[in-house]
Amino acid sequence: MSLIRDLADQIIQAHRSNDLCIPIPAFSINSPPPRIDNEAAADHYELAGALAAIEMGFIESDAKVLGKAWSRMTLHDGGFDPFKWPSRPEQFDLLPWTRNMNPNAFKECPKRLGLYGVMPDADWVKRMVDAEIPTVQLRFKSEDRYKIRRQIKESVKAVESSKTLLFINDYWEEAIDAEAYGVHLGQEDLETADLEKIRGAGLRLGLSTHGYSELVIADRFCPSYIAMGAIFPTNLKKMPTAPQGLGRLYQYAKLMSHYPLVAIGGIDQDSIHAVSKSGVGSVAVVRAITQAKDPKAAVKHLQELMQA
Ligand SMILES: Cc1ncc(COP(=O)(O)OP(=O)(O)O)c(N)n1
Ligand SMILES: Cc1nc(C(=O)O)sc1CCOP(=O)(O)O
Ligand SMILES: [Mg+2]
Repeated sequence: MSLIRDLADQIIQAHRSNDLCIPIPAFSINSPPPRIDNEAAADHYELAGALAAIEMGFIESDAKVLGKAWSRMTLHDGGFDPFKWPSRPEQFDLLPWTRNMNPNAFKECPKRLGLYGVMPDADWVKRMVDAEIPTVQLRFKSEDRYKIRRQIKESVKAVESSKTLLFINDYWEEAIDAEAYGVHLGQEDLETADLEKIRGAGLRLGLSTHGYSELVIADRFCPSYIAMGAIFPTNLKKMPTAPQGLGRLYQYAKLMSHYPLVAIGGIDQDSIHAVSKSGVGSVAVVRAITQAKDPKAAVKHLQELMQA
């Protein structure tokens, strides 16, 4: 057996039972089998870490990031220990400075945003303010700019003179015009949004991530918070990657603990306590509130479970 195969097997064996493994995604023309690049790798540990990650069900881009982190951890520790797992920012090339020292950092938001309701329209935002939820997002999807502006204005008005913090999903220009507290963007929005404008206007920025490689990308933008999903299956939208599960969430939360963190995706009253225990300061939900018999009571109950 080759050395790399042996090291990879040791990593897989050591972490088999801690919920980091998920089934390997099915390969197709659009999603071809992963390539682990022998030539670019620094050493056996990088190759073994990447190979183990692929077999634990990580997508190719995450496996590459993990391989590098395994190599750096092993070099730094002066030896290979399969029972460890990379979880230090420098192993992942995260920014070496704190937000205070970073001129490009987005405006700070509370480390613990608490229960975070992601709501489909302004009427739901109003209901959340009435329920005294700490953080709410307007996730209104439309092509109609007039409707979008109206929904955002109504939402901003709804949180006025309340303690609820309002983030606007997607429509950053309208959010700036309406002087919202912050915007939430997905990774694909980073290619088109004018981040300078959002930062210059003093709005907070939340960014979505779905694994190690997206966490590393998000860190480059020094956003106000980082959202990590989908933790569990959700039918609210088509997800490009499999649910991450609690094991991975716990590792992501450890690695990114210097950021305000939000967990999202399929979280309900049965799982919210375990999700909070990961160290994230906020848990975002849609259906756990919108499909509850009594949404206001659900907000209260979910907050109690987070703190229990
Ligand atoms: C708190 C939070 N996390 C993640 C998302 C997803 O945002 P995005 O990737 O932009 O996808 P859409 O919500 O636009 O479908 C979110 N909205 N909120
Ligand atoms: C809007 C959204 N974004 C996700 C992500 O992982 O980026 S998961 C998600 C839906 C969350 O809805 P529910 O709480 O009903 O599962
Ligand atoms: Mg979006």
